[in-house]
Amino acid sequence: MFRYSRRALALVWQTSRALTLGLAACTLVAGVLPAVAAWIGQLIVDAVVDAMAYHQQPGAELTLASTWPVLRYVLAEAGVIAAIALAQRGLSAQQSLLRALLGQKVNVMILEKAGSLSLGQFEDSEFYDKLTRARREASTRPLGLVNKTFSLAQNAISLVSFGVLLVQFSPWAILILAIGALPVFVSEAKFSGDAFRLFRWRSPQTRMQMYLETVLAREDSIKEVKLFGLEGLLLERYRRIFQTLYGEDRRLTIRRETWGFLLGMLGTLAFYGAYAWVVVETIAGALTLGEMTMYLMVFKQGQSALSASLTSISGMYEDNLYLSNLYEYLEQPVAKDAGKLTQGTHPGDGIRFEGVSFRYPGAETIALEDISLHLAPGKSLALVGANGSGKTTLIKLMTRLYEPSAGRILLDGSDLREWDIGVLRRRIGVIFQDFVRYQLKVGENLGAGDVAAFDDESRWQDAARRGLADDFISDMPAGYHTQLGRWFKGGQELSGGQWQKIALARAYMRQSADILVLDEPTAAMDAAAEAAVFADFRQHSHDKMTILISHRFSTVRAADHILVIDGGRILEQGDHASLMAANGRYARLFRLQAKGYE
Ligand SMILES: Nc1ncnc2c1ncn2[C@@H]1O[C@H](COP(=O)(O)OP(=O)(O)OP(=O)(O)O)[C@@H](O)[C@H]1O
Repeated sequence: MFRYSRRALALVWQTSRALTLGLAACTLVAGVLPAVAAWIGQLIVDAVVDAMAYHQQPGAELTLASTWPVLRYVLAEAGVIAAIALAQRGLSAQQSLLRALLGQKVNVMILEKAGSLSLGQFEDSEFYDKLTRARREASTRPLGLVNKTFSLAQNAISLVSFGVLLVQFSPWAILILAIGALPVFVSEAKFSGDAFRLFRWRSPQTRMQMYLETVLAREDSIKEVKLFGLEGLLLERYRRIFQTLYGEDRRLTIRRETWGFLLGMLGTLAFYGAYAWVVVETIAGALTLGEMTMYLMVFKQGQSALSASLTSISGMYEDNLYLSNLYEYLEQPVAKDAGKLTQGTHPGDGIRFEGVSFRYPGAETIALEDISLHLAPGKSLALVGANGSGKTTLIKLMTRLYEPSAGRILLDGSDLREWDIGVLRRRIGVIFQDFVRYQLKVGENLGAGDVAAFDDESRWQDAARRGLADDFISDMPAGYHTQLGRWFKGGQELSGGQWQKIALARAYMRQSADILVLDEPTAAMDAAAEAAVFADFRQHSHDKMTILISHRFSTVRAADHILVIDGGRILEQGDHASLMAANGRYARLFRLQAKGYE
């Protein structure tokens, strides 16, 4: 139950010491004062009884002086009640401030961690799930746990202080009450633990449910869902998952509440036994009327403190669940980047793959096998191969998004692993097939290619010109400052080809890069645009290394070196003329495509 309370508390402490101390102080005050109020209640009743006896004497007059011994207690009780109200307001004010601060702190922690993770970790479904869950509830859960812990503490303080009052009556009464209340506490804790395990265990199903929600209600999928009429089918699957989960929930809830009721009755029984005892003792004259009033108040408030504690406990498991997930995510080990090189041992040597093989984490088949190649500055390389042959994987290795399982990749004579990752990445400009469509301004979509020039308008324009995007950008309502995408007000959606021009221009933003990688950069462009892109590309990349992936042989044929990949291995290589002369796979595919145009 309390596994994560300490950590949640530490988190709150780091977020704001003043607010945490304030919260603790208010909790203490709000915990102790109810007992003080009950005690003053006793003094009032006893003082009233005394005053009544006095006023029944002949000649006694009702004056302020004669009632003051009672009124001062009434005043004191009013003061205590006001202090309780103040403490409770203080609690809720500080909680709402802390909620905002803590939500922000946890979100920043989550996002900072996300920046230090590897691509492989993001592709691990369980891990990714942890990340999304951590993010979704970051603003409420940690404080929820702290609040419940504090509320439990407050009620515990109340119960202890009621105990202090009750001990004058009889220590046995306390023992009876404690023994009566214990079973329901234990059962509540046990079922909370069960619920915790149940929720953790079924997280894949919950994830599928969430995914279905996304598919059914997101603009980017709804188009296809509607046209294929998938709503019914997906909704049915969504319902089925719910039914299974609901069955388990129902069983647990019924067991939990039944036991809670039965064991709670035990507590109530003990409680009313002690209650009856107090009443009998008063009748027998062993207790004053004031004492009886106090004990009855203590019993009433003790009962509500007890049920509030049980509510806190039963709510705590969900918060614990959240925090266990959050900490597992935050404690995910991150590979330390040891590379320091800013220059290779053979500057100007270019890129070399030496016997590189790679298998995706958890995959059965190998994605690349024994790849060796050399690309010198000023040269262009084209990768050709069927879908899934490993072309994009090769790029991912070269950009160090993954590391080879065997063999090594060298840049200017030094292993990529020895390079400073920042320096290495600055040398590479890349657009992937699945480039990002940022829901930002057009200009910022270009600026993303070079952080140093993120806001530089003249650089945006240069890059747009080279990416053939300047024409349609200048036609947009606010030019380079037009918002893109549909998420924000006034956002403009682009066509597939226009987005691709934006992505290409983004790659051109990276002026310092001497390695340019284009993974199917023109697949969505019209033929004229594609021809223009490559004419420009050839003209401007004479001193750079360029790698091009394309299924169009008309663009591939101009490359200095062509690599035909099949099933992760190099099948053929050479320039266009030599591959045609060899009359192998390349020549066959080239002719096939050419024939389509005849
Ligand atoms: N993140 C990944 N995790 C596991 N396996 C992957 C991952 N990405 C790709 N693969 C597998 O690796 C192989 C090579 O994929 P890759 O994306 O490199 O192909 P490609 O040649 O670029 O294909 P395409 O022409 O369709 O873009 C495929 O069999 C694919 O299933």
